[in-house]
Amino acid sequence: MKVLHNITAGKPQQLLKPVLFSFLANIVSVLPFALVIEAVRLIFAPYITVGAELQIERLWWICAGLVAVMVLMFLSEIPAYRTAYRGAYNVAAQGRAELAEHLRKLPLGYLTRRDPGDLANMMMGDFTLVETGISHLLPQLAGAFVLPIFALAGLLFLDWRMAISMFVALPVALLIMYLSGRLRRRLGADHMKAKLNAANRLQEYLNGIRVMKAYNLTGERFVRLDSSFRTLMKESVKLEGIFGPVILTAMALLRAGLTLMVYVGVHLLLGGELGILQLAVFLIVGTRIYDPLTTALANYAEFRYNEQAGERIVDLLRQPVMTGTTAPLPESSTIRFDNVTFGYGGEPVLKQLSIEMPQGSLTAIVGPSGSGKSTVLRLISRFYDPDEGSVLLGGRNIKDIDPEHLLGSVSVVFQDVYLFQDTIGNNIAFGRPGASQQDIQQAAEMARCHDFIMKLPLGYNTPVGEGGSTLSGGEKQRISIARAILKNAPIVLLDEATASLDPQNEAEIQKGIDALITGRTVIVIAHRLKTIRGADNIIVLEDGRLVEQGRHEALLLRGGLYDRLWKLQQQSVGFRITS
Ligand SMILES: Nc1ncnc2c1ncn2[C@@H]1O[C@H](COP(=O)(O)OP(=O)(O)OP(=O)(O)O)[C@@H](O)[C@H]1O
Repeated sequence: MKVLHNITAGKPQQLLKPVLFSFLANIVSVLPFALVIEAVRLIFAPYITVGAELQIERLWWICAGLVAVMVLMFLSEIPAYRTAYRGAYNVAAQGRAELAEHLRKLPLGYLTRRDPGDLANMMMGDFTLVETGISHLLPQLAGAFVLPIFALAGLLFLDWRMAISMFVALPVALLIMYLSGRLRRRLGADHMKAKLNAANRLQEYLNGIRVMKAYNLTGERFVRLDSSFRTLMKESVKLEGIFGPVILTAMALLRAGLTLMVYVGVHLLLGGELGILQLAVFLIVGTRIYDPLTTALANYAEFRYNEQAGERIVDLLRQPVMTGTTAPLPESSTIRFDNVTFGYGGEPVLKQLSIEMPQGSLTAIVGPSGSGKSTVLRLISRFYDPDEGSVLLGGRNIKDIDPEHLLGSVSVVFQDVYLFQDTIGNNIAFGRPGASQQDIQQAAEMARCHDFIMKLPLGYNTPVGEGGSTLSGGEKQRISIARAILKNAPIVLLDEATASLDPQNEAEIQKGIDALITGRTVIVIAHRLKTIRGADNIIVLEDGRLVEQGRHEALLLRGGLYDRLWKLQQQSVGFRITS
């Protein structure tokens, strides 16, 4: 049962129809044998029974019957084929959507721990293996035994010695098939690992190609990619090299039954214990009976290999998602960290942090690189849950709030803006699905991006490359601000761009940000301290701890870390090329 659960990526009920129809189609395929045997009996009759005549009319009826059976076989294959493919594509389509939904709800930490190509490969490659399992392997496997079972039952009546010699090797072949399935699974695990690793290295190579070109590197990354391809090749050779002979042995053993049956048949015939007609029947059945069984042998092994892909999907679907209530959020959007300790699986990055960001105020978070500023924003967005302590929104622990419901009230403007491969208009509308063109334009005007959008060939309908590759950094920033303005959420989290923008871009972005934050609870990570001189409260972090907080002037007077950072920034007015 577990195997069926895995091969269908957790939906074994989808197998019912394909297997049932394949079974029925295979039952229909037994009929030609019965008719051919009857035809042989009629043809042999005049030679065996003295005075018997060839019954031509009956023979014609059998021919007509064979034609009818062919049509019936064709008709019975249609639903078998249709249900198998529909079932398979349904499982894959639903499964992929379900998995994508599940991934969205998993803690971000789980996703960042996995190799980037891994999940994409699972979505496409693993589901394709599941599809093949449902559309081909299992229905064929189930149908493969129909003809042999019917034949064995019929032939036992005809002559049990012949029937047994025909199938004598079957139990051994089945045992080999079972063991080869286990072997295939074990070898297949290494092969699949190598395949995934190669996919990941390829993804890494493609992602890094720009850097490699820039630094004229051909080296290390390519060596890793090349070595992953070689490992995959070795695993493939190992898999087929060990597995091939096992399957061939099982097939040879099965077919040896035919030789044994002919030997026994001739003996019995010479001894007068078997009629020529019976021998002919056994020979007819014997030449056809092993084909479905040898197909089943190969299919079963492949089935066990593909099952692992389903198992990986099922395992991922079992990963606990972040849950919480979708009850209305508290009126107040004051955010409070209460003794929060958090690490990304290793050393704590935030240490017993207690801070408050009151509703309607602008709180700036500053501190040296790596002090935990972005982590604070990630915990407010509930990308992660704290290890200790709690993050409260309007007095309610956000651990109890459904993450998507919570994010409905939060607009986030990241430093590295991601734009989807879609039109500019749709990229802005992402902030509020279903927004009207007028709303989109209004948000774009407030974010100061309307003018540059109108200069593009198709205006708001201009397509953007994946990740926003066709726009400048400043333009992408402004689009993401427009997106946040359109969302109109009461809480705004802002990770200020570190990259130096030209003065005009900077002024435009500042105006956009002003439009975004007015009247909201704003938490901003400030890399350039001059931009947060007017903040209601400045939280200074160092090594994940709160070291000081207050307004700009007060912090300067204290002469602590903030003052040092401020002085440092005053000295470094920008990069300079000195020679
Ligand atoms: N996904 C992650 N997995 C593991 N460690 C992480 C992860 N993200 C951040 N860290 C680590 O956590 C620490 C705090 O990171 P964080 O991004 O919060 O710092 P920051 O103050 O925002 O830094 P910066 O100013 O350079 O952006 C750093 O040491 C960083 O290496």
